[in-house]
Amino acid sequence: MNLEKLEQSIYDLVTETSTNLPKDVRRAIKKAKDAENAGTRAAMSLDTISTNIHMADDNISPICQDTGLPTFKLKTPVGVNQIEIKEVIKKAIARATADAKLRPNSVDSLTGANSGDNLGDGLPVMKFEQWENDFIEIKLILKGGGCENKNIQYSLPTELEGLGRAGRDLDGIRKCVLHSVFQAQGQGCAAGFIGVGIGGDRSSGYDLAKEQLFRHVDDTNPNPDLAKLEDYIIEKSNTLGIGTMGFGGEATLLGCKVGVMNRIPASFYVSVAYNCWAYRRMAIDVDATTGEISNWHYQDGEKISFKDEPQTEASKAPEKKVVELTAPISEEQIRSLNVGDVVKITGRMYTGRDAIHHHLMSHDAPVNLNGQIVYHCGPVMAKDENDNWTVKAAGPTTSIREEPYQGDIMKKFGIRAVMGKGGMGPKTLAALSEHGGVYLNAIGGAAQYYADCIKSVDGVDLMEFGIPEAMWHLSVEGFTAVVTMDSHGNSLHADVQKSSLDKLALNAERVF
Ligand SMILES: O=C(O)C[C@H](O)C(=O)O
Ligand code: SF4
Repeated sequence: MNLEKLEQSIYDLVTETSTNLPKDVRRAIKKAKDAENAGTRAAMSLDTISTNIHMADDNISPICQDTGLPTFKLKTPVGVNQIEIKEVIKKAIARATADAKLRPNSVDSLTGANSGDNLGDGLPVMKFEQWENDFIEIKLILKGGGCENKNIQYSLPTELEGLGRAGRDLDGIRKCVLHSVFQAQGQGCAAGFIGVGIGGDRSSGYDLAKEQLFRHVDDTNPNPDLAKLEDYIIEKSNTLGIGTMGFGGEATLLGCKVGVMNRIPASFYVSVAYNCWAYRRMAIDVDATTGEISNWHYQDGEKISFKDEPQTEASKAPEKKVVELTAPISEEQIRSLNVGDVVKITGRMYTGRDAIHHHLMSHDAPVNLNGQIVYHCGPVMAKDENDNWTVKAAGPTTSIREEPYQGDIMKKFGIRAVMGKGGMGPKTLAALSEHGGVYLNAIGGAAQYYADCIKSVDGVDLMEFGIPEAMWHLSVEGFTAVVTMDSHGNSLHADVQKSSLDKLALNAERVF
């Protein structure tokens, strides 16, 4: 086989997957956008998301900065050398990372060291099967960490919040799957897609769930019971009112695919793989002799470009006031903000995520953070021809991971605003009241949209934590976010959690 050509084919697959959302996913997002009521936060978020999808395609840059844990599934003709293909995949991944099509995402679990090229023990994930065809099929999914963290596995029978007992039957499965959507709230960048695996053991159950994510959004399950379950889950999930980014709204779930396999008598697992709206999976067929791509999958139907999409009324006339914000921010200014206000930030912000929050608990900050804005973000960065850093993708990361630290760090350093996505919990909410702070929610996955608001990179600290985890000093213009937790004890996230639990509980009666 021509291995150079094969490397190029895999490089193209990686780039396409990271930058160009598949047609079926685009159509699902468009449908959600059309169904949303104009003037709501959800409609505004879907505007941003669709603009972002178009920008990523146009810039050939990552749709979301978290390009996930690259997972390849290959089927090769008998006799093809799989060891050679593995090496080629690694080369293509390293090159795509150097070209900023992927974020360097491979981290040593014990030392925290980032390998810088997306390689390392166990990465990328490559699963091979043989088949009787004479060509190679290569499927790739780039599933980000925020949605991966919202995967859940149920062991039946079990007791579920809001829904009661889930037994070992189709109705018990129904309850688990519905609950999985509820427990994700907006943290996996709703509106999402789920793959469900019924049966197997803890690992094969999750594999089956993830395999479902390669199905077409608009296919129909050949098993009539599962087809009914899939339709039911989409319909009921969209009555929970969680909505895009957990802001409330009509669209909570855009796709549900269920697979089943046998189990052993003592175990009954329902495994759910949650995928964000930035549902990046693609596949190619490759000629086993030339190494060239002979076919791209997921090409059926219309491609919604989202170019020149009419913006809904929301972005023209947001339902709440728009406040201009520039750091350093005073306590008085912060206390004047309320949940629902839209802020437009201009000036300095600092990125800080997992490693930095952990670090700041026991160290001084490398810069004066008094009155500043900390952005939970791990960007994709590249150096330009003059050796200056430029931002290639920079959406928010899930904030709840910083819950154990956030309040203490805000108080210790005088930080007035933290921005991320998915909201934070009671400990942070209490600290916001006590100290005078706000939580700002940016649109998860909108990495191109936000990168465009970043006008310069003025410095970087703690680079030893690697590119995604370093503290970047950013200068921004018109960076928009919504106040979802304020200094008066209000949290949109707590409200949505509570109201969606009430709605979930309406589905406790047997259906199947
Ligand atoms: O790691 C990131 O940048 C984001 C992550 O995918 C998340 O959703 O929290
Ligand atoms: S930030 Fe959101 S869109 Fe991006 S990978 Fe994480 S969950 Fe997905």
